[in-house]
Amino acid sequence: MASSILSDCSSARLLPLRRALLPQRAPRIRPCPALASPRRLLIAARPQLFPRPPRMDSVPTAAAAASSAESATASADASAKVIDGKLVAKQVREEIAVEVTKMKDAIGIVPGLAVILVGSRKDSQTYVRNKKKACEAVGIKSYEVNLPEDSSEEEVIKHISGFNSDPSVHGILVQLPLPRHMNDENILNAVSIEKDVDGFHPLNIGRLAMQGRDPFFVPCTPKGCMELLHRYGVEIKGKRAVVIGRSNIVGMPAALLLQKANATVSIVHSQTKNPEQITRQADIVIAAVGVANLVRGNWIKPGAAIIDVGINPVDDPESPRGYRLVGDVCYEEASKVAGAITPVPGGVGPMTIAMLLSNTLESAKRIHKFK
Ligand SMILES: Nc1nc(=O)c2c([nH]1)NC[C@@H]1CN(c3ccc(C(=O)N[C@@H](CCC(=O)O)C(=O)O)cc3)C=[N+]21
Repeated sequence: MASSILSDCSSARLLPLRRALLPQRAPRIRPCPALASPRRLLIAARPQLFPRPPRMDSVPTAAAAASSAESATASADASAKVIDGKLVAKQVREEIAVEVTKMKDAIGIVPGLAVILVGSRKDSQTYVRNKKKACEAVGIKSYEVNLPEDSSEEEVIKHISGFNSDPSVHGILVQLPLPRHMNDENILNAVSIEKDVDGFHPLNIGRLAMQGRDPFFVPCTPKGCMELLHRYGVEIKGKRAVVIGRSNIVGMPAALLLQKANATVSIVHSQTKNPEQITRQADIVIAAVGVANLVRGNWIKPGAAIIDVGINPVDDPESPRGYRLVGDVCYEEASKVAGAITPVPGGVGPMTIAMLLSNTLESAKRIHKFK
């Protein structure tokens, strides 16, 4: 079911988090136009994961993005480059398919991903189905376990242990959110860190946070954000980055990755004073709070690169599903100021699944010492 969050950025009906993030006395707000204007698409960079080839000319460099956005402030119809996650994800999947075939031909091993779903949330079922389809399309074998909502933690852990010791499984994913009666930590701790393709095990997160250590896996969504920045030639070193949101699965690891890539990072959260002022200093913004259209055009530094992780359903009687998806960033406003921006849908979402496939392949290669 779609939530009733309004998509109009100027909405007076603020959610608690949004209220907390907004200044006490809100400035005069212009409405964020509800309908997205046609987006200028861009041919994305060539595949870079295996290994990274040189940049293509069609991809904006940070400087080009910045200068195009500076002129955007002068001319009304100029707009940010669209960072096309759907296109990049397709390229990544194609690269993975090639690697999977190579591995199978060379050593007879097919990467395997096990997905555990507890309960029957419609959205989770859709995500799991999409993951399965994505696996099939690149030649990764998928294993699925569906457990009833009222299963015990022990039952879930029993299945995790089975996959931990199953040599045909190289990645294990426990679909989140888990039912309320379960403790996420107990369950995620049970996943072998060598198969933790979500990168949610505390040891993987801990290694991500430490200098000179590397996690086995980087969480898929933040990894997808970084991949988009890299493929679009956005320079990170020495830049100011702001991450909005501090969740374990996106905000926090995204901030750690940006810092590892030598950005100076601030995290804006529900208790931050003047979030828009802090965000306006950023050359790179990753928004991951789950509040529709929170980030307005006046939060953004001209020329900044904006990665919008939010996928928020808003009621839309005109859409076939009765709702449509909008990001945490008011696209219509932001795209007039930013140098580059991801759309929703078609931005970070498809990259998350592509990175899951990438992590699964990486795991199989590591376990079988295949280069
Ligand atoms: N253990 C675990 N790992 C996850 O990675 C995980 C999870 N649990 N629980 C749920 C979230 C959510 N998530 C998404 C993946 C793809 C899209 C995606 O492809 N979205 C499309 C939109 C699809 C549509 O139109 O509905 C897009 O943004 O273009 C979105 C969300 C992974 N998650």
